[in-house]
Amino acid sequence: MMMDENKVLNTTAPLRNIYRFDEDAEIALETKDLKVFYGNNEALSEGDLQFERYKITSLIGASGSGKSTFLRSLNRMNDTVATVKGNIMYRGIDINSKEVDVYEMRRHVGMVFQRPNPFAKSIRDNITFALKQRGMKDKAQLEEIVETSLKQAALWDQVKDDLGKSALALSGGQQQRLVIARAIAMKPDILLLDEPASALDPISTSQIEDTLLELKEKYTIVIVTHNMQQAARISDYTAFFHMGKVLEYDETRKIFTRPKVEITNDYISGNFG
Ligand SMILES: Nc1ncnc2c1ncn2[C@@H]1O[C@H](COP(=O)(O)OP(=O)(O)OP(=O)(O)O)[C@@H](O)[C@H]1O
Repeated sequence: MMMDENKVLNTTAPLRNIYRFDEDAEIALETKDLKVFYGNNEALSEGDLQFERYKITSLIGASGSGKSTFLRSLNRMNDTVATVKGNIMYRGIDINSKEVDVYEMRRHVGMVFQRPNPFAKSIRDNITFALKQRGMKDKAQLEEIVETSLKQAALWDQVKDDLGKSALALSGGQQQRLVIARAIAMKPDILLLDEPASALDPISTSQIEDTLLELKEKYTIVIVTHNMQQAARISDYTAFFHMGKVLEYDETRKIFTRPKVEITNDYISGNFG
């Protein structure tokens, strides 16, 4: 059945199947029947989404709607605090299954948090720490990864002469780009970001946005944001979360110009949230 785009739909109906990717679209990550419980409280009841490769997908919605719960489940950050049911399919493997080596999986599905959390180490060591732990010893190779990761995170020019300096001496925006560089150094496929710019000033925010737009050439990006302009500026797709459900999922330009669901429209118009 064709959907009438102007019609306000029944908001309790599952809408996840409305968006149809092109047949040749590569899906980097997909959740199926995902449900998350904190004790008996079902924080996410309908969280089925597909993420297209080399695109940015924003997760938006009011506080408590389940965005972070969803995002954190994607690379098993909720394992110790919640029960996550359902499948998270990555390259044909359900990475939500018990057999999966979570640390190995996180090399492929990296996460950047809201507050920049660099290690109290030098800029260089922030990038090389995990690589060395994994047994990489070759100095030239390590230096090359430091340079490429910092370049990709648009921080290289500012820190290249100071790689031995403490990461804690960097500005908030620079620290966040260092954390992004640290995540990239592991060569992930997918980068998850939980409000990465919400603690930053407008200039740093705009630099992070530029960085993400460049990174999407090589990475699939999923970002939680409260900033509607940010979602509109940088993302290809947007998922609107409401009370633990993905209520609407579509191309970003459609979500922000012609949302199909009234509640989405209310949220992006600033009527609640
Ligand atoms: N560690 C936790 N333990 C218990 N309940 C939690 C926990 N984390 C989140 N919740 C609950 O799960 C629901 C969804 O929260 P979540 O943080 O995912 O929402 P959100 O959309 O990311 O909100 P915000 O925008 O405020 O970060 C809320 O009811 C919240 O209270």
